[in-house]
Amino acid sequence: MAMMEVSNPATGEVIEVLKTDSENEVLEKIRRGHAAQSDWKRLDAHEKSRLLKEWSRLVEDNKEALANIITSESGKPIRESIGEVAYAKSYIDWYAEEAKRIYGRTIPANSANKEILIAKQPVGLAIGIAPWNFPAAMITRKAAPALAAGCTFIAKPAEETPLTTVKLVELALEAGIPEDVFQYINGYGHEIGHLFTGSELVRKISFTGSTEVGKKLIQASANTVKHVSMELGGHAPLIVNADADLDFAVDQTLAAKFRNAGQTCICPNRVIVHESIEAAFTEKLREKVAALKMGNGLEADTDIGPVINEEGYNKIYNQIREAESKGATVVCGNAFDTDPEKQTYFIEPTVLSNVSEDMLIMQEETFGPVIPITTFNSIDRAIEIANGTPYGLAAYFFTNDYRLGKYLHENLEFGVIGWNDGAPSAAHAPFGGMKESGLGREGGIEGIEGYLETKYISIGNHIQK
Ligand SMILES: NC(=O)c1ccc[n+]([C@@H]2O[C@H](COP(=O)([O-])OP(=O)(O)OC[C@H]3O[C@@H](n4cnc5c(N)ncnc54)[C@H](O)[C@@H]3O)[C@@H](O)[C@H]2O)c1
Ligand SMILES: O=CCCC(=O)O
Repeated sequence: MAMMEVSNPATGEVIEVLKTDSENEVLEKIRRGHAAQSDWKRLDAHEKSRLLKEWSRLVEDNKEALANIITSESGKPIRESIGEVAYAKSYIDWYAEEAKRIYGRTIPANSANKEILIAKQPVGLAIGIAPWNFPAAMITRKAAPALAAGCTFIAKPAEETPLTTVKLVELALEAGIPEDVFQYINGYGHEIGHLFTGSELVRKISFTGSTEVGKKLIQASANTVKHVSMELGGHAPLIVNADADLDFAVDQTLAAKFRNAGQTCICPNRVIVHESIEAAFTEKLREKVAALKMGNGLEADTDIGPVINEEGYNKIYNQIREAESKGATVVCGNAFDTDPEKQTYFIEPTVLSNVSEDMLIMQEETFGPVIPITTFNSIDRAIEIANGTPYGLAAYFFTNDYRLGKYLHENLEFGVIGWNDGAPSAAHAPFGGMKESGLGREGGIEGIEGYLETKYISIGNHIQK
């Protein structure tokens, strides 16, 4: 029997040891999820809605417990974990309502004795594979629309953060959602992923994680032509124009960048500032970044927790060192506190200026608490730098000039745009990426579409009078 240790990345302490599902157990869960599909699909929409609302109520009642689990297994500061529980719950609330709004339509036929009906039906058993950085919200953002659409659902949490999923599924079952309708599988993605993609019983894979793994899942899903939704990596630009409200732009940059120690797919990774305001912007940012407190997320005054693991740490460390070697200036931060024995990895929030596009930090996703600043002198140049990446998830810009803002949002190749807004995410909006950042959208009315098939019924031989 294979076991999985879950530890706190801030202290190295083992929190729990979980059994992983064997190959046979994974296949049995898939079989059970598939078998439960026809009853769940038939359950009326108002009852599905009621069950989701009950799940939401239990999440609210258990928000401190859930937040503690999130912080313990991911290292996220507790304030942010409380925020994540509210964010995760907002997806359940939104889709509890959307369950009642899955509408069909009729189309006028080209013949008097015909009628065409359009119906929506659940795609079938869906598997949601989640990353470690938002262990609650990335599960509810998939499970709630799937269940609302009438799909049975299996959650596959990241190996670093399975405990949040265990608790969320327990609460869903306590709410009355049948156990084969909502299950979880515990295991290492690279070992069991082929069981999901290879099964004809799985009709949809919704994945949030790295672009590298997403590409593999798209390829492997092709054999059984599954529905796929892919929320992949990002490398968000943040443009500050000369006319922007500087204090506001600095505060929003700070809030957007240091969510989860910079380990958020929409964290701004490339700050592109008009050359006329660069010195003032950088100084204001330096003051605020230097005041951030790094530490154990379970302590109430912690702003920045550890990065998740050695691999993440090495990537960020190398990006900083390479940028320095190519001429970047360290404005603040650049201190590292690691204990390889406990496997704890802290990186002080860091600001770099004099950054150029040939540096790794401007090219690959960072996923860490580092802000590289570069400059522009024309808006087309800012757009060129921003779009110069295979990623297309989120982009931010700060300007009070309406025409410039319109020009920017029309020309930035990103699925989520924050215009004078460092916190664009919301359950009622369609989150997702362009280019190599993904396929499909989660949230909003688009988020349930990915779990629905469209069927049309052409009815002939109408009674003619
Ligand atoms: N676009 C978004 O909404 C979004 C949100 C959060 C994170 N992310 C991205 O996620 C990445 C960080 O998360 P991560 O390190 O956990 O990513 P990851 O791709 O390594 O792992 C994500 C999940 O995929 C599973 N997995 C790994 N290999 C698999 C395989 N071969 N088959 C099936 N499942 C497999 C893992 O077990 C985990 O549950 C970053 O690139 C980040 O940008 C994107
Ligand atoms: O990192 C991924 C999710 C972030 C968000 O939903 O705002």
